[in-house]
Amino acid sequence: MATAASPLSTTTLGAANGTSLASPGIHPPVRSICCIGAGYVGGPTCSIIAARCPHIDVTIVDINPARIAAWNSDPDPLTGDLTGLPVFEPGLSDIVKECRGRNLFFSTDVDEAIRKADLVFVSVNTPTKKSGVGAGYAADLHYVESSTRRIAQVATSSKIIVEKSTVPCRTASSMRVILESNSRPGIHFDILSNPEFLAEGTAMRDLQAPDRVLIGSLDTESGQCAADRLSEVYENWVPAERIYMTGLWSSELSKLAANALLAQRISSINSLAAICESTGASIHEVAHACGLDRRIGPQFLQASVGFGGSCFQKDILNLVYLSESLGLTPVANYWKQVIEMNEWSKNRFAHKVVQTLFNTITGKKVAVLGFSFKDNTGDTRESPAITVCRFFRRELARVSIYDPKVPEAQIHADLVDREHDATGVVAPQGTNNVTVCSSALEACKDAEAVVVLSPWREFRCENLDWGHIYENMSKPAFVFDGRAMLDAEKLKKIGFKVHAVGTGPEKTDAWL
Ligand SMILES: NC(=O)C1=CN([C@@H]2O[C@H](COP(=O)(O)OP(=O)(O)OC[C@H]3O[C@@H](n4cnc5c(N)ncnc54)[C@H](O)[C@@H]3O)[C@@H](O)[C@H]2O)C=CC1
Ligand SMILES: O=C(O)[C@H]1O[C@H](OP(=O)(O)OP(=O)(O)OC[C@H]2O[C@@H](n3ccc(=O)[nH]c3=O)[C@H](O)[C@@H]2O)[C@H](O)[C@@H](O)[C@@H]1O
Repeated sequence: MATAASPLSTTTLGAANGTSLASPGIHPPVRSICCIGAGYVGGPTCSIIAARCPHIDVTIVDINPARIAAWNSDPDPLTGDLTGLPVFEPGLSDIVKECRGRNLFFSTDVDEAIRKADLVFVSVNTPTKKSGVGAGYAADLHYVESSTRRIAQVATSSKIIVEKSTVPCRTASSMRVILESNSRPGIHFDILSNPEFLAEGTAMRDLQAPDRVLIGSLDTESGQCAADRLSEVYENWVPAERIYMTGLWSSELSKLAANALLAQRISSINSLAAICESTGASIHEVAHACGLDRRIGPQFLQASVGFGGSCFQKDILNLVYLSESLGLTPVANYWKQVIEMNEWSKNRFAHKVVQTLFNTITGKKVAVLGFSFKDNTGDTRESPAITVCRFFRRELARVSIYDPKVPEAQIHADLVDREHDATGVVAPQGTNNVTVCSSALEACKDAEAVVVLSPWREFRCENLDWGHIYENMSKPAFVFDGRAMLDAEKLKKIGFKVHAVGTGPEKTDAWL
């Protein structure tokens, strides 16, 4: 196991003050867990823990009462499904239904849940800073800090504190200082890093059978005891050989590194997709040919309009900031390029639509299928659809959007124009020329072009009546496949003119 230089993240404070405290360094087996943050990570992760560990009480808390109310919402009276949960994830509703009220609880009583817990996950948001030092790059850690302060203030017994949020390298040492300066005397905390690697849309599968569980701790007796206790929780369903123990800082950095490496593959394949489009090579064939090499492997080589999601960009920016702070400018520039390529890919795709529609989409109806950042999620954070639809709006197109899971209000919120008044206040200016539809057929009716932006299965040629769509569109009818997922030959036979990311002129130029 890697060792950190000093016991920065173990804290035992003063003499006991009369409260019942465990001996410093000795943590009892975990019987009660508190998870601070009932979001995309906290909710699914701790629901699985509750399901796989019926002997452990799990309470997920949040300062957002609406979110907690949604986690506690009643089942649909007709289907019995928990359709009101704030996170859509295939399989999540069944797990919550099984455990809620048994050993899984959702609450706004943060203090009580912290007090009861042997182990506290900190699973709050860590967005990119919007202002101040490091704005646009560094992680905004104020949610992590306020959670840590809360733990320090209310804890009456020793605890294991687990960083579940994705954080910059060495955040655990800041948490230690906060805990040390604010908690009651005699209380002992160990801080662990246990980053989450789930992907949205497959979260339940990823959590039930993870490639690995990473636990970072200090190489001290109490740090290792804490890591063993957390490992025991996972060992209820994860094979021990998949649990990898490291030092704290390696664990924190590995999370940023894993996301950076995954995003780098997508930017790499998208850069090659652009070459394919100009040469006649096919990105499907190139990706397959490269992926057959076991050293490269086939995953994460799906060309696309660009990657989205709440984490890839944020975590790479974080890595860029860390590199700059360490004076490693060439390293910072290297990783920055992954994001720049992604921005370029999204813009290249949007430009291609306008160019192909005879250099103007002013007043034209453009149908957008898919608004979430990927399939099987209703999450739109950093979705490429936001960039592309905003581009279409600036070109004065009429944009009609259908997504199976994203609520209408969310689409408007993501596309709303904002104007700064004289005092700098940002005011929403509406989303005229954006229509949100309840089916793909409705969105495509009378459109000049259909633009596929997230890879929902229901858009595939075998699942959607593309013949019907064609009949009801203006002619020539164009399809722009931003996910390289449709059967272009089939669509061309119907009569569509097709542009797919990464497909070259030999395959599509018949109609140009
Ligand atoms: N979304 C994803 O797929 C993944 C996210 N992560 C990381 O996990 C962390 C959480 O991400 P998400 O769950 O997506 O965020 P989220 O925004 O969905 O949820 C965070 C929740 O924390 C709550 N919160 C903030 N401060 C709080 C406080 N002081 N007390 C109680 N609740 C508080 C917020 O109200 C919010 O509901 C981030 O660091 C993210 O980078 C890691 C892996 C996957
Ligand atoms: O830290 C996180 O938040 C998570 O980020 C990603 O998960 P996620 O963003 O949920 O989804 P991905 O499947 O990674 O997809 C991200 C984006 O890349 C796109 N993508 C993915 C794969 C691919 O080959 N091509 C491609 O364009 C997706 O459509 C999506 O827009 C990582 O895959 C998770 O391991 C990580 O835990």
